[in-house]
Amino acid sequence: MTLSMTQMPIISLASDDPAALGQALGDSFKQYGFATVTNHGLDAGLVKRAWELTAQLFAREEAYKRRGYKEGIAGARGYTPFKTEIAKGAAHRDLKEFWHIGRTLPTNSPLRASMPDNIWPEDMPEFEQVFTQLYADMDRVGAKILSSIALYLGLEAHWFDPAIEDGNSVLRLLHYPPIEGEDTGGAIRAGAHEDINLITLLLGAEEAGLEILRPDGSWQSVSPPEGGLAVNVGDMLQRLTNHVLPSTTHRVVNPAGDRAQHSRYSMPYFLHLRSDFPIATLPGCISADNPNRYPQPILADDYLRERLIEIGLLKA
Ligand SMILES: O=C(O)CCC(=O)C(=O)O
Ligand SMILES: [Fe+2]
Repeated sequence: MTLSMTQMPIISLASDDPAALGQALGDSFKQYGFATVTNHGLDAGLVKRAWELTAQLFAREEAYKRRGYKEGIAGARGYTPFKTEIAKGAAHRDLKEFWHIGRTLPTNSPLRASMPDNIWPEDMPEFEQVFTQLYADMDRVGAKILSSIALYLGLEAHWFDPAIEDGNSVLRLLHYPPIEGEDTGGAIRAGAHEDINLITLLLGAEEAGLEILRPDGSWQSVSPPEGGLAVNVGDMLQRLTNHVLPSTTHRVVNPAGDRAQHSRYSMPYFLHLRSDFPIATLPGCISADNPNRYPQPILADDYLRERLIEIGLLKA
């Protein structure tokens, strides 16, 4: 197979033909579990400010960052220290630290029981406003992608709207520190894993390191164009579609040469279903060749909790 045949297509979200966009995204998801996307409409100035604040946050001392690490909801909101998360079944903890931002819900929302309040870093006044805006914008771009995917799956364009309304989505600011001269003992920046959520929108993947596992066992690097998004299918969408759309295993490998002296930053937006949404296999994704793998539906929140325990972010 030539290189061009294995290259992932770059898909413009600015298309005014929803069906064609759905076809292009769906084909890429079906083949790779991933799509690389441009013209997503996120404001370049806002994204630039978000990168600056992310670098400032992680440059602060450990004690400062740990004040955003709260027992009980560790892993859900605020800070998670270096070498805390571990991919399911992996031998080493990941060489990364991160900060999670969730949805700000109205005070009287019943969903607050399953969605903790945000934790904002001390004395970074712009942080809340910038990331609340980016969260809302990512939500909008994600909804557009899901609407195209709905068409691809033969569903009504707005099928996902109620399923993701006030969804338990998380914006993760990720920092992978420089590794030059470190004995990493076999650990990598992010061990091979699948995402738990519906779809992930990832900014920052143009810095090398992200790789996806191909069916033949080889690893293929993913690098969207500058400022673009890598978008991938998570386990919830894989389950909903009875594996018609696969949640592809991916990892972030350690850089070689000069890049080992540099931090890598990325920002995945893990778009989740509403906590009380029952994940039941879509009838259109069940056939004689592909019988229902999940006859028993599961609530999105129950599924999430099971999976967070597995990766060390929640206590059983
Ligand atoms: O940093 C990246 O490029 C990917 C991060 C990732 O896969 C994750 O946090 O789930
Ligand atoms: Fe991931």
